[in-house]
Amino acid sequence: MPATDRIAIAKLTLTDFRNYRAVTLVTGLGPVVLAGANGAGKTNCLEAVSLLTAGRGLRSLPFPELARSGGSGGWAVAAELGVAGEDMHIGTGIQLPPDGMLTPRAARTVKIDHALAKGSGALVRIRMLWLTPSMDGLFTGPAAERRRFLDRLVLSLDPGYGAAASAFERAMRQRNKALEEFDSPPMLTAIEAQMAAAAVAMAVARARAIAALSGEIEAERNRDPDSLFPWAALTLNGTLEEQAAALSEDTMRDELRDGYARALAQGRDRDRAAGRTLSGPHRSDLDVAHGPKAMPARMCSTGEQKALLVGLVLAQARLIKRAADGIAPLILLDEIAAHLDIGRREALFSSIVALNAQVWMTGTDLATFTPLRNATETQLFVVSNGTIMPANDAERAAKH
Ligand SMILES: Nc1ncnc2c1ncn2[C@@H]1O[C@H](COP(=O)(O)OP(=O)(O)OP(=O)(O)O)[C@@H](O)[C@H]1O
Repeated sequence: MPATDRIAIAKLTLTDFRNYRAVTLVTGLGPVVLAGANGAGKTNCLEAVSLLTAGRGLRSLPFPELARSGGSGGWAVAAELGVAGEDMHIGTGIQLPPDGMLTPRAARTVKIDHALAKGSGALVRIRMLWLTPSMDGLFTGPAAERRRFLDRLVLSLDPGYGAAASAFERAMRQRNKALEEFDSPPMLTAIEAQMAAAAVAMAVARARAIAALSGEIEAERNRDPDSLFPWAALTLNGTLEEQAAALSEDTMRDELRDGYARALAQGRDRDRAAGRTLSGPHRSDLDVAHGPKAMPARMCSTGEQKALLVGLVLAQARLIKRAADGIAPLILLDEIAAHLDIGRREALFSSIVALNAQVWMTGTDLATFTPLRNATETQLFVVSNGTIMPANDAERAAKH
């Protein structure tokens, strides 16, 4: 019987997926640990899990690249899941067509309960969050990466955000083109009005999401003042977002919209010279500060930055859980424990246990996860060169 309070995988089967020829993994409802040497296939397994939700998966690579080299050219990931108390079967993959040619943009097929779905969009209800080492430079890297993080965060809390962000992108592209190719003030005014409407919707959604996340972090800090995770202070660094955060009434949105439209009109010559639009939500940044002294996150140590990231993702998971009537999302944490000291690791593990979610974690050293092993429901697996074995079996085999 699947738990009613979370999304969890009960059984996962990989066929010709990356370095796996054919592997089946039977899991419980609680945390899953995959331990093994570098290159064993731990991230590949998380990547397979990430394909059970909408989108391109955690590495965002072209789907044909996921096929095992030396295999059939196709791949498949299948899973039995419990989604809020209901059983569900998901199958996804690509097959090599009879002519043997797959374009890099080949789409994957998705089947839900053995019926073909229209696309991976049908998997949005499998809510999933992930944190991978590629996000380690989030605080020190370019603002564009933090904006992507912010956009994913807002989208996970506000499904309508995607439409506003796409509308803004589209209108901005039109404006940039119009500025370059022809000088038609009435046309620019119309495009800028569209941009302004979308930009204000984005700024309001961003401001709300950040306020909710900050509130969640603060609530957690009040619950456990000694915890090493919740010490993040978030600020949106963008004119529109700052104004949106200060809005006391929805009617003031009109003012905000008119103000941005005016700024766009006034900035036409400047933007024409620059060849792009220089003000708007596509230029905003997310500032993160750490601890009681509000140290900018980019100045924090590697481990502190990692802990901050984990703290943000877990706070996001708690918010999503609350918004989804108490159903915890599935969480993937790749190489999570490596940079964390014992205190932070324990804080992470107790947050995970409290969240009551199925969290998949990877690491090179099984012993790192010993504290979790004693917690109920955690299942440990040893990954080795394209095989996955329950840790108990692997330990028994190693003794003989
Ligand atoms: N399409 C493919 N076919 C076969 N093997 C592949 C394919 N793609 C990747 N691999 C191999 O899979 C192996 C495992 O990669 P993965 O990223 O999962 O390792 P990992 O266990 O997470 O290691 P690390 O601890 O170093 O992060 C690598 O050796 C890689 O070369």
